[in-house]
Amino acid sequence: MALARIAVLGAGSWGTTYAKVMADAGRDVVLWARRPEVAEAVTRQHENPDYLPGVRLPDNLTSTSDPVEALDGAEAVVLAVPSQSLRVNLSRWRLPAGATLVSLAKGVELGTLKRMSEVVAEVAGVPSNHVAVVSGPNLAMEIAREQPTATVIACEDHDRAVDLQHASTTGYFRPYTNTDVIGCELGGACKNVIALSCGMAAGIGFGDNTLATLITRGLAETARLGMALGADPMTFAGLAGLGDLVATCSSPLSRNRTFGERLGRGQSLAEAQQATHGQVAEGVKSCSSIRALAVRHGVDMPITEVVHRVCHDGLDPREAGAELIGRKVRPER
Ligand SMILES: NC(=O)c1ccc[n+]([C@@H]2O[C@H](COP(=O)([O-])OP(=O)(O)OC[C@H]3O[C@@H](n4cnc5c(N)ncnc54)[C@H](O)[C@@H]3O)[C@@H](O)[C@H]2O)c1
Ligand SMILES: O=P(O)(O)OC[C@H](O)CO
Repeated sequence: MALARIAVLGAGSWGTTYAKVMADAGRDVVLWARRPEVAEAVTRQHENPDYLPGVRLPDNLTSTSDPVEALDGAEAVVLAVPSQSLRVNLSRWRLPAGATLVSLAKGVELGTLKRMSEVVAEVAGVPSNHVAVVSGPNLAMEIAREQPTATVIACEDHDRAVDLQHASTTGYFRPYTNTDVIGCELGGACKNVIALSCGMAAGIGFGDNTLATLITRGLAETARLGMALGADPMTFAGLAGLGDLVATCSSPLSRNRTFGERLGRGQSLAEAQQATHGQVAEGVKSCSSIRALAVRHGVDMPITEVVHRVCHDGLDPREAGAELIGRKVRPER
C-alpha cells in the first residue's frame, strides 16, 4: 500500500527530522507537538526553532497540538516520544485501525523490561506484525541538514516494512528493511548505554584505544543479550548494531555520549541532567532496564553493569574503568 498520509507524534529532534524525511519523500505529514507554539512555528514558519534551529521544513509538513487532528486519516503513525513516556502517551491516543505503527524510540521500559514495539502492540491492542521500528546511525541534526545517511526499518511483516521504506526514501536518506525487530531494537537501546561509557572515558581523558575497546566489547555484550532474546546475530554487524554504535559513541552530537562525558569530568547526575536542557539521554534510564533484562536471562553485561552503578549507585567513573580493566582475563569469545 502506498502510504500517502502520515502522522508523527512527538516534535523533538528526531520526530521533526523523520517528519521532514517523509515529507521530502512526497507524503503528507502532520506532526503532533505537545506545545501549541511549536506546532504554530512548524506550520507557519516552517521551522522547529527549539529542536532544529535553522532547518527549513517542507510545505507538505504541517503541525498541530491536537492529537485527534494529527491522527485523522493517517495510514501510518510514527511514535517519536521518549521511551519511558511512550506507554502513558499511547493510552491517551486513539490510533486509526489498520495503520502501521512505527516506533522511533530507543529504549527498554523500566519495570516491564519490554522493548518499545512490545509496549506499542500491547497498549494499542494490535498484533506484533503491525508494528515497525526505525533504528540506525541517525543523529537527527545531520539528517535534518540532508547529509547522506542509511537506516533500518524492521517489521515482522516484510510488506509493511517495504511500504515504509518507500515512504522514507529521499536523496539523502536510504532505509533498508529487516524482519529482525528484536535485534534492531536491542541494538538501538544498548548503544545508548555504551555511548555513556565512551563519554565517561573521554571525560576522564582517555583516548581512542579505550573508545574502540568499549565499542567492541559493548557490541559483544549487546549481541549476547540479543541472542538470548532470539535476535539474529548478523543484525549486530549491520546499521542498527555496529552502525549506530559507532555513530553514537563517537559523535559530539550524541546526547548520551555528551552526558557520559559530563559524568567523566566529575559532574553529578543532577548537574549533567540540568545541562542537557530537557533533551533525552535514553541510556541513563535504560541502563537499569537493560541490566535487569540481562540478569533475567543470565547474560553477562559488564559495561552496562558499571554504567548503571555510575548513574544510579554513585560509582566513580574512574573506579568503573578500573573495575572493567581489572576483570578476570578470559578468551575473547
Ligand atoms: N535525536 C536523535 O538524533 C534520535 C535519533 C534516533 C532515535 N532517537 C530516539 O527517538 C526518541 C525521541 O527522541 P528525540 O531526539 O526526538 O527527543 P527530544 O528530547 O529531542 O524530544 C522529545 C520530544 O518528546 C516530547 N516529550 C518529552 N517528554 C514527553 C512526555 N512525557 N510526553 C509527551 N511528550 C514528551 C518533547 O516535548 C519533545 O517534543 C528517543 O527514544 C531517542 O532515543 C533520537
Ligand atoms: O543523541 P543520542 O545519543 O540520543 O543518539 C541519537 C541517535 O540515536 C543516534 O543514532
